[in-house]
Amino acid sequence: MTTFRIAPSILSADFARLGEEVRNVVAAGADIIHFDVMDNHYVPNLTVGPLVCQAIRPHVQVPIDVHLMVKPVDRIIPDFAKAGANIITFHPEASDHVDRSLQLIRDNGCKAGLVFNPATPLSYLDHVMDKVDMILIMSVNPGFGGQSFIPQALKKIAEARRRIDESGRDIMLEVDGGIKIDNIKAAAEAGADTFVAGSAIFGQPDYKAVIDAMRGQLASL
Ligand SMILES: O=C(CO)[C@H](O)[C@H](O)COP(=O)(O)O
Repeated sequence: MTTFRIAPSILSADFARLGEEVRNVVAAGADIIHFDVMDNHYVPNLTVGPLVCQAIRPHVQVPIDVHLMVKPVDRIIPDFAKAGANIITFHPEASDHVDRSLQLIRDNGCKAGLVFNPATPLSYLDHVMDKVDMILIMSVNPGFGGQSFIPQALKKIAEARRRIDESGRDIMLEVDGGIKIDNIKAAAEAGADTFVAGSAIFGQPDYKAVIDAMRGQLASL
């Protein structure tokens, strides 16, 4: 049986009350905190860095999944590991040496992952599958919360699932962008097991109601 994980993205949280927000969303049933890092260079938006990751770390016991939308990648990895990240993912086109960046994440004690934008080919996985603990399929172009799910992502999730099954390894398959109660099942049926949701959860007053409804959609799978 598949273990499904709900990973609220803090991008849509109230940053003035971030500690309380992450505590509340974990109390509501979140399995992972998804931490979006944007640098106004690789993506046209600017968010938060290791200091903020360190600040929320004592508030939650669940894994913190750091999604680096930054270029260059390597010099910030040890800082996030020290700040309490458990999983660090990056975009392969933002790294000059993908294999080295994956190894660096693992050497710093974290699980490592690659992120694929809608137009980024999965062939980046061809020679590094043994160093990947998570594959993140973007179902929007990165940079902003609240965008609509791009349906072509479903085919890519299915292809990533095929590669994971073929590898025989336990690799998390995460989807990020426009995930809502009404499309989470389609993403799961395509093969995703970990679901990032920002505006769908933090945009509603009752986080538990949304997370429960998402789990309800997955219950029959
Ligand atoms: O990485 C991201 C954007 O680059 C966000 O995590 C993502 O878009 C989640 O927000 P929403 O659920 O509102 O689409």
